Amino acid sequence: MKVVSRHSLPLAFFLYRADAWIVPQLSKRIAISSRFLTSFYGSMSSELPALTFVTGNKKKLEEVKHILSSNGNKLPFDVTNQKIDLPELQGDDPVEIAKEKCKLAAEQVQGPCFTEDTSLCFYALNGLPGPYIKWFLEKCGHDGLNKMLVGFNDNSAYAQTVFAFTIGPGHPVEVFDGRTEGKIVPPRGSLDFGWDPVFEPLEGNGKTYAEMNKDEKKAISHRSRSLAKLSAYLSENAESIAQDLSTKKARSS
Ligand SMILES: O=c1nc[nH]c2c1ncn2[C@H]1C[C@H](O)[C@@H](COP(=O)(O)OP(=O)(O)OP(=O)(O)O)O1
Ligand SMILES: [Mg+2]
Repeated sequence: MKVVSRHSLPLAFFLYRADAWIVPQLSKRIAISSRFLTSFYGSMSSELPALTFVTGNKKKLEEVKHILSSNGNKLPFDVTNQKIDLPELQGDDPVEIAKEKCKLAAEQVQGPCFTEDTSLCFYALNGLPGPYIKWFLEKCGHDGLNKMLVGFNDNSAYAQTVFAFTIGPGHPVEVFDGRTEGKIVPPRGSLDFGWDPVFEPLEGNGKTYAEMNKDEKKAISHRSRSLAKLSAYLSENAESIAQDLSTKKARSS
């Protein structure tokens, strides 16, 4: 088979010359465009609207940071945190509690913010402790939570987080819920975070939340499911939110 034609030599020489000219030109172009893009995105990122996550719970904050950063933090906002212990609201509707919590946070922050409220609901008790889990855990501990189910044949439960977001005081509040089904078991694993040792999710291969590493919990947690919905909402509505914020700013100045 004839591989080298009689035109090959001039063609190779042309390609060599063309290469010698094109490559430096191209790399100049690439350098210019990457400088342009860096300054473009640089100026954009410094102008991203700030969004405050208000919580008094440092483990929640840790998980939220981990979830956002491991998703490449594609949020078109600069997320910061304020540690404010908001009053614990009463009621049995987690969505109403989450909304009220977010309104209180917005009053404190005087700007765009989000909060979350987390419940642990036992089916045998028609959803209790639910939003009251903080007090049940504090007063009764892990053993108490197990003892509450003695005499029932059903130890099934679900964990629920409701994130709530508003652009500021007096503005509507959007809510996003996420759930994980599981069961209440005698405590196993690290005692770092709330009721994690007594909650064994159905999708957890027999581990309690407290026996999982950060990524395992993130993959199935009530918090990451709810946060995924909030993130999607913020990304889809980034332009109109930024617009509302600048109108609000212009009005108040
Ligand atoms: O993934 C979790 N795994 C285990 N325990 C958890 C989790 N998430 C919240 N918890 C605990 C904290 C508190 O005892 C209660 C929720 O109450 P909740 O009012 O939402 O939290 P909080 O008062 O600690 O913080 P915040 O200032 O955001 O209201 O469940
Ligand atoms: Mg709370």
